[in-house]
Amino acid sequence: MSSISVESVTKRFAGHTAVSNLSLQVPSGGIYGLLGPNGAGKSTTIRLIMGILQPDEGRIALFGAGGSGRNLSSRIGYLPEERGLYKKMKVLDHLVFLGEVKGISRTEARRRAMVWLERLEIANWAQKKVEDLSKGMQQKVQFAGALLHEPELVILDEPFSGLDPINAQVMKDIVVEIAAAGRTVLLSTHVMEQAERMCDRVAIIARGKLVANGTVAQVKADFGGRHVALGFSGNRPLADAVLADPRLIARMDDYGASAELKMAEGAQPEQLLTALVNAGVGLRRFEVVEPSLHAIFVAKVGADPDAAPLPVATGAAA
Ligand SMILES: Nc1ncnc2c1ncn2[C@@H]1O[C@H](COP(=O)(O)OP(=O)(O)OP(=O)(O)O)[C@@H](O)[C@H]1O
Repeated sequence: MSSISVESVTKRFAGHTAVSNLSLQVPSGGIYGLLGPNGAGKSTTIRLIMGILQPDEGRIALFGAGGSGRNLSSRIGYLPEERGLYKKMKVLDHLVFLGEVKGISRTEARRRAMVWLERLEIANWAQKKVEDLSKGMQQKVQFAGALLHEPELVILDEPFSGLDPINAQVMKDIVVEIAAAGRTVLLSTHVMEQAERMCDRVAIIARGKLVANGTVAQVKADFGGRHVALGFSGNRPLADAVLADPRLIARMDDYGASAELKMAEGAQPEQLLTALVNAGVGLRRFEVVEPSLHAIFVAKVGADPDAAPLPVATGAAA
């Protein structure tokens, strides 16, 4: 059974089509990644699923039946993209309030809230006003609020944005635990490396349309081709002529000190290795790899505007 079924959904805003004939099936259990560049329509899709917006065309069903996120909210935990807590409320009171809204008794909501605050390492802030917390801490509070009622479906819109690596790791561990317990997580992100490591299935959308969909392994297999990861240890400029040869290379993501490339049709990785060695290029890595989701994303939707800055190509040791 699908936890979420999106069938041929279109949503327009004043003539702009934010979501265009989109179909997705999010199965029960596991982590489903909704990936796409800025403005792709991820948040709009999530708002449609949550019933905050209504589709102009198409149909959305949750838990195998009709009904939007609005009237099924006790079964869903939702972290919206626009973070919003009542700034003047104390952290613990706020969580208790969110728990009570979802039908948990005050005592139980308080107990669970304290467990979450401990887990998220912000228990010392329980009696502080929300406005006294940093943005990242507020995000953790809101995340806890979305999970307090132990929902079977958790929908997280860019859950890791703005978090430092340590806090992102804490949140990631929790998301993985939720899925390991058999519950369903739908998360949106444009951080491909994270999606690749966490998600069982992904849908890549661009300009409101689906461009790739399936298990991470399927999406990689569909992309096809043979891929090689290179790391340069010296004489990088000597590689340029080899890497510009269309008989060898179909496309390349060049990071300067390293590169990921797709071999041209019919070309063998061994030919590339020979050509590089003959050109006198120093290599610290030469590996036939699966294409990364990042490479697939970039190939399908164009450059990822939020990707980490590329290392500067110096031609020197990596
Ligand atoms: N309420 C609205 N009114 C008008 N246009 C909107 C509205 N909501 C979204 N859009 C437009 O729809 C498109 C998709 O926006 P959406 O927020 O869904 O993208 P996104 O993939 O979540 O992007 P990001 O990663 O930048 O948050 C954008 O062009 C956006 O400007």
